[in-house]
Amino acid sequence: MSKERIVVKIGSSSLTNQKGEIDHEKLNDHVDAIFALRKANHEVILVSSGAVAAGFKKLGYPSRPVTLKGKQAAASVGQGLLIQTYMEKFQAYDITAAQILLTRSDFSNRKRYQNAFATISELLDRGILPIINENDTVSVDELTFGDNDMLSSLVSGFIHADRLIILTDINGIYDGNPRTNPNAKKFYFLEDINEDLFQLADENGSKVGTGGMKSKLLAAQTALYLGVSVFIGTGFGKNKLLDVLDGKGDGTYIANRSQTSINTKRQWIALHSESTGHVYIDQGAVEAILYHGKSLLSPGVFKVKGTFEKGDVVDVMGINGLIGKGQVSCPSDELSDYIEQRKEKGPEFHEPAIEVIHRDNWVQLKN
Ligand SMILES: Nc1ncnc2c1ncn2[C@@H]1O[C@H](COP(=O)(O)OP(=O)(O)O)[C@@H](O)[C@H]1O
Ligand SMILES: N[C@@H](CCC(=O)OP(=O)(O)O)C(=O)O
Repeated sequence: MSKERIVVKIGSSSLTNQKGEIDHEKLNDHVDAIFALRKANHEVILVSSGAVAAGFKKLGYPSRPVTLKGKQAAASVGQGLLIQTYMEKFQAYDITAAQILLTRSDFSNRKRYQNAFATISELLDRGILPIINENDTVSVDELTFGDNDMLSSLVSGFIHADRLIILTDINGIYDGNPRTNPNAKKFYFLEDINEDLFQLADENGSKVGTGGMKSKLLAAQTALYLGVSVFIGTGFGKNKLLDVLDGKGDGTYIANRSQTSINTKRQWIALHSESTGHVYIDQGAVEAILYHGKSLLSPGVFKVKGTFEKGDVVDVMGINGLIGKGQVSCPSDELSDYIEQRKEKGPEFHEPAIEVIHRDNWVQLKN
């Protein structure tokens, strides 16, 4: 078996009980299985939920809190308990773990994104096991990853993982929620996540988790786009993760064979950057960048909206709407000036073309 880089995501329901405590038996089982993966020479990055679910009891809540401040307070207690437990258990296997708490703004800011990448790479190079969670105590509703399923898929693309394993309390994706529909049928293999599947999954999950199967499908869709194959399911015992690699996992395998990985810069442009303006281009330019892999040059641009500097990211609009995003090579005033002069001078305009977006800094978005 060749060495793989694997992101393992564990949901709250697979780590805690409904009373708001860590379930040590479940957690030990995951630690044993991760140890077995590492022993087989694979690299593992753990994305672990469970901070809110492990902490709420200590704050006197009878069930998972629903208010933002309640969740954030519970997470600040629970994250400490969780990481302490992981550290102790991994230490018994001589594995050093590292805690990494991320917010969405760590991804949208290019410098912080690069720093996070460098840190995780350094940890992996030194044989440390990164344990990642969202930094719940400082994340606010509008500025979160949504849930840890999405965080785990973004992390798996970001570090160019071979595979994302999402461990949950159900053994795969069914054509209905098996908790409410006993006749629901399981999918063992999927080649893609299409819109029909979303109709079959509901957002209701366990009492301690968030997002249900819908959020896992969204996460899987993103991971596939980033060139990472996905497994969603469950299992028991120290071989459960090795079994997933062996094709014997208890869950659903999702692998789009045609998908190739996307470099980190393009991932950042496509999924994390915030656009600061719009550039409107004509049909000739649309065809040049979409079908001939060309850079976008100023003669194809007929309108600019917003103010941007060199290095900012803009939305690129074709005649039928948004076609992609790119990091610009020139500021908005230079481009606007070019367009203005071209209009004024007409056939007398002979200025050389300006590069607006280099082909390496361009990503086409799905329409
Ligand atoms: N189509 C479906 N197939 C499988 N499970 C589903 C489906 N639709 C909804 N679910 C629910 O999703 C739950 C898992 O989601 P969740 O509780 O958020 O997990 P986690 O805490 O592991 O992130 C399952 O227990 C199941 O009740
Ligand atoms: N960051 C939150 C996780 C929220 C979440 O997505 O939970 P889950 O659906 O169980 O993966 C926590 O640690 O409680």
